[in-house]
Amino acid sequence: MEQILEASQRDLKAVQEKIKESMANLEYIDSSDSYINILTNSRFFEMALNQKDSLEAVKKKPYFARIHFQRTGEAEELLYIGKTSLFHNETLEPIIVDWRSPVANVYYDGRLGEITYPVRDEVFTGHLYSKRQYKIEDGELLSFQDIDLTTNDELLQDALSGKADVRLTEIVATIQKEQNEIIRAHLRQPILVQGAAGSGKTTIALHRISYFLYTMGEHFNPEQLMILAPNKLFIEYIGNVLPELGVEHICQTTYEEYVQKAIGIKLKLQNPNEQLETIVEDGIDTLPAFNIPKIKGTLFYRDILDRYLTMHEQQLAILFDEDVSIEKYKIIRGSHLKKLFLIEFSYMPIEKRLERIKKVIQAEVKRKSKSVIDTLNKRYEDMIGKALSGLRDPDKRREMVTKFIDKRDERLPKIKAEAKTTASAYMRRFEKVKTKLFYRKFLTDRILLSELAPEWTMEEQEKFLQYHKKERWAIEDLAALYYLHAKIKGIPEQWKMRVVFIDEVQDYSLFQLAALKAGLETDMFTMVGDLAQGIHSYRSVTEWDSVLNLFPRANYFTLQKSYRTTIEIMEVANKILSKMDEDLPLVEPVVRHGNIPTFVESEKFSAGIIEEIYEKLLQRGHRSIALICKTSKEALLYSKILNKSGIEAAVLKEDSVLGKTQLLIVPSYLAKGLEFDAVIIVAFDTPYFDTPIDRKLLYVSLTRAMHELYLVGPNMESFLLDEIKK
Ligand SMILES: Nc1ncnc2c1ncn2[C@@H]1O[C@H](COP(=O)(O)OP(=O)(O)OP(=O)(O)O)[C@@H](O)[C@H]1O
Repeated sequence: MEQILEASQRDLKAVQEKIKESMANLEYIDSSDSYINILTNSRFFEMALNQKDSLEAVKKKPYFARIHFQRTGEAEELLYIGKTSLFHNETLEPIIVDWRSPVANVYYDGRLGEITYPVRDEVFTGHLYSKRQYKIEDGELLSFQDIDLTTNDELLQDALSGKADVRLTEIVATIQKEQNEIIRAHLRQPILVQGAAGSGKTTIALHRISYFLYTMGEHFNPEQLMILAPNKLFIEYIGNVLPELGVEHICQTTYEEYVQKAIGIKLKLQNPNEQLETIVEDGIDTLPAFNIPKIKGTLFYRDILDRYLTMHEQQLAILFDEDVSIEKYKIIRGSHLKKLFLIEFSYMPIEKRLERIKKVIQAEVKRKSKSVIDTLNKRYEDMIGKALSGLRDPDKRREMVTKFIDKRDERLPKIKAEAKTTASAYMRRFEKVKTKLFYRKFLTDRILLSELAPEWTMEEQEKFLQYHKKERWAIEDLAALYYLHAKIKGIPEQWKMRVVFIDEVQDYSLFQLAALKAGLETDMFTMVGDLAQGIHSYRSVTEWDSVLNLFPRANYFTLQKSYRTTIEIMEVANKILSKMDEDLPLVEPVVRHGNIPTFVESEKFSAGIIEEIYEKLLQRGHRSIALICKTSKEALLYSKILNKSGIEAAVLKEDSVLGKTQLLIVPSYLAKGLEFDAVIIVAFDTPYFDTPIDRKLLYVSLTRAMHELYLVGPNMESFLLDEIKK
């Protein structure tokens, strides 16, 4: 590695010199050779630099495993597996193979003995003699061991018992068989993963991105790959894994941000968490039967908007009743254009069709106006000829000839001028719509609504109109806006992602997913989520069948093992899981024991009790510690009380920067996706009730803990528990 790094250092210098030279030449002679030189050399420079960077990055831990392997019909090989590949600079033999390469699959997938592995569409067979794992730190080999299955090995145990970096890390050395299957699942097919809390969904999604970009190679532009995260905090949380996995330049954003950028509309959105908090405070049972946020996420709502689009389309189609003519000469029949608009071009967004039709008219006008002019020219020539030969009286003859010439000279340039503007003049009747206004009209127009949604009772229609009287926007409107925009104007190329990864997909509504699929014109989605954590289910999906219907090509996977949480903590979380309506199987923790969760009885919130627990946890070496409460109001209140008592505590917000060692106070809904060494859950002012939302919020809170859990409240019922098994 050092040899190669040295060589690449030399290469870099040489290339830099070459670029300098070409730049110097550029000033004196205008030579295109110099341009080409600069371009080629900069490309080399970039490549050499990339290689240098990736080697530098792994220098202290070049590989983590080795397989002793023999492909059928070939010699035995010892292959070292690492985060990046390395080839001998002279023989070009592989020294280290990349974990994403096809043969590395053998390490993750196969037990010892006869094995098969796929390379593109071919299946190779071979014999795996041994798998060896290495523990290397800071360039020093600490230990190694031979293993069979990668499950429950020492390396995994080590990785899991380690202290949480506040952010997510890569797991290339310990990827499990069932996780590997998802990472490497067919790249040209969508996938949906239902995975238990802590089963590695987020981690796997990120590794799949890395695998995808590696396998697709240089033909795929990473900017066309988008990962949708639940909030900004989450993007920061996953921030350091992607570069570690060699992934750069992909689009990392939230659904809200993406939609607004893609359709070029900035909205002041109601915070979805505020919406959630209101529901939590009011209790789920108070939700009305005609629940507008939920309705706006259904495919039925999409169908209503489709009717609206058809209506708009028909109104435009009528305007094609007039033919395109120049003077009295017909250039194209309106009925032909109407057919193009409604049938032939129907695969395009409405306004794109109009642009195309304008081009069709322009081309036809260009072609036909020439023949109109030629015909007229000829006709005038004839008339002039006839006048010259037919009229005896020279005065009359002159008069007639002049008249024809004048007429011709006046009429033909006019036609030419008219031809230039015929298409635009004809198309002027088609006014462009503004997506937001178009949608707003639907939300507020009584007659329109009754025509488009006759399935709703008068009362429901009235509720709908009242709801929108004041202009306000919420996340559930984004699917509608995006969908309408896509169907009317199309999504601009820059935002037309070709591959989408969605984390926490249980928080999406069907229409949100359908709109994205329609706007991007692709079903290349990797979706991971957990119904048990569906805290937004008042407006999102509650089962996967409908998602699978929307993505009929999708492969469905489940992950049942949790890698985050100790057996003792998972036992408590499973109690809550078993109370849920979703009928999800209990989570199996990988074998890792820890302290039994502790219940501390206290009538009201006391800084003293929290401080005592916090100190204890710090002493036991935990670094990331969170105090989770149900709502943000409590979070604020408790942070004030704690700070007054001299405990450094901060409320986690969507724009918080993770990483400082202090007690983080986290409202339950924001804890989703995150993990901490230790968690203290409190329930005083708002205990958890036995309602669907509360069960999920509590389950999310419980499953954030990696090693230790404390429950502090007046009684166990506040946590929906009877007792903790000792
Ligand atoms: N194969 C593995 N080897 C080592 N650590 C792993 C492995 N799989 C998962 N983990 C660890 O388990 C923890 C949970 O992973 P992750 O956050 O990706 O799970 P998740 O399914 O997205 O959880 P949640 O649903 O709660 O958001 C992380 O710390 C991750 O590093």
